[in-house]
Amino acid sequence: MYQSPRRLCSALLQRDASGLRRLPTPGLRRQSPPPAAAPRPASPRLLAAASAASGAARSCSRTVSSMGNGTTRLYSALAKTLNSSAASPHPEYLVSPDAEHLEPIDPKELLEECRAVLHTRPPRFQRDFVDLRTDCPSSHPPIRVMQWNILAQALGEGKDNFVQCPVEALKWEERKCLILEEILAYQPDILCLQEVDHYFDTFQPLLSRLGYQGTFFPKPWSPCLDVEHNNGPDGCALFFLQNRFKLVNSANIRLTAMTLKTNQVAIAQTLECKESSRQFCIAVTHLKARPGWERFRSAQGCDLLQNLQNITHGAKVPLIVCGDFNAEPTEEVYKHFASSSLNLSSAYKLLSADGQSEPPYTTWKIRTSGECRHTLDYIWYSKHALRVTSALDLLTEEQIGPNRLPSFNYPSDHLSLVCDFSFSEEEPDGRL
Ligand SMILES: NC(=O)C1=CN([C@@H]2O[C@H](COP(=O)(O)OP(=O)(O)OC[C@H]3O[C@@H](n4cnc5c(N)ncnc54)[C@H](OP(=O)(O)O)[C@@H]3O)[C@@H](O)[C@H]2O)C=CC1
Ligand SMILES: [Mg+2]
Repeated sequence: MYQSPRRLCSALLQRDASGLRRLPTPGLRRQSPPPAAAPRPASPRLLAAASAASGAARSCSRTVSSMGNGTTRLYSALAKTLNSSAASPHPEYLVSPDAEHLEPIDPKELLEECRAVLHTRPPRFQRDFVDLRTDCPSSHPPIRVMQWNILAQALGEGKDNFVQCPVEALKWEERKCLILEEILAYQPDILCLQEVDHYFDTFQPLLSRLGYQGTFFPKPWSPCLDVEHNNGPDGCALFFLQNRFKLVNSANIRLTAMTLKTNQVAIAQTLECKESSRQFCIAVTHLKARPGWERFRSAQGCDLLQNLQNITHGAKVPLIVCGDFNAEPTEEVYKHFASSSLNLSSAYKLLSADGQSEPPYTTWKIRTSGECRHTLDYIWYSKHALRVTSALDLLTEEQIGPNRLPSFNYPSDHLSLVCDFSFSEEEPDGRL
């Protein structure tokens, strides 16, 4: 089974001009493209095997793709089957039966395959972890959480109108390798994704072979289904490393707004750390997009908070909430989260000089309507029970470049957010 690699040791800590210590990310930068005469790399064995291994699910997706309007009904039915409004201990339908029968993958081997596929692309961007520790290190390894709207393939190619992004940069066979490379570079213990429309044929088979247990909750009326040659609906996905956590409880939540069911979803799971036996709740969501829907998002946020109140027994269980909230920090839904009795704080504020400001952007793209630079993605955490020990810095404007995102270097219009968490206090019995 794949073991989570050791984090960089404190000897590697560096201080930059801002006074924050930066940890260079592990040596996973893509090599410069080989000269034209270089032999072609070996064919991507693991990547190909992943697609083949998910045969049943994939053929389901294919059937769905060719079904036109019927697709929405089929997936809506599926979503309803998986939907529950409160926590329910039914993990049996969260794990694909395939997962247990697949051989583990060496992450280095998969990374090499991704690099081989990507050898004609420019090198990936360098991002460093900022050390945010204020006290002695915990005796347990931190919990690394990645939040990322990976951009649904059908939306990127069919609806998003990224007018400065060449269509070749969006080719799935390469873009999926850029996404995998990003995940393999930061090696999260928990991965919270939005706009996943290649769960069954790509992420579930590959990530399960890397040791993750995954859950997918599609949007009931995914806009992907309106795109020709779509790969099924997009939705939220949550993965955690099975060698670090045990699933205690899982809830797929279809969000409501003023009691009406909406098209937005969340997944909330209670996990138990195998090292410390400490439990915590992790949730992922993707709220309604676009201007004019601020009150709707606010209502969805209230519904999510209410569900999380129940799941955490009124904040007794520490909580981490990851999401594309589609809301700037000035919006009501942000304020609800910041002032909730769940006692949440937004982790990326810690990267600002005063610790009080969100980053200037988490998404940056150019549509027909013009440039869209916004802060919409957040990692919220229980500030009484958890502390953030490091966070991955964001890409600079220079790295993002004049054509913004997505690009040949970066696969999504949203940046990934990555944080390391530790429990802040010892439990009465001495456990951390
Ligand atoms: N068949 C039926 O009966 C019904 C179908 N539908 C379908 O659902 C869709 C709406 O779904 P809903 O979940 O509310 O969608 P949202 O408004 O939340 O947006 C869907 C996606 O569009 C992206 N997006 C945001 N802004 C723009 C923009 N300006 N241009 C293009 N894309 C953008 C969002 O990405 P990001 O989060 O990254 O910003 C998001 O992933 C409709 O398009 C319709 O196809 C809906 C109801 C009924
Ligand atoms: Mg989007």
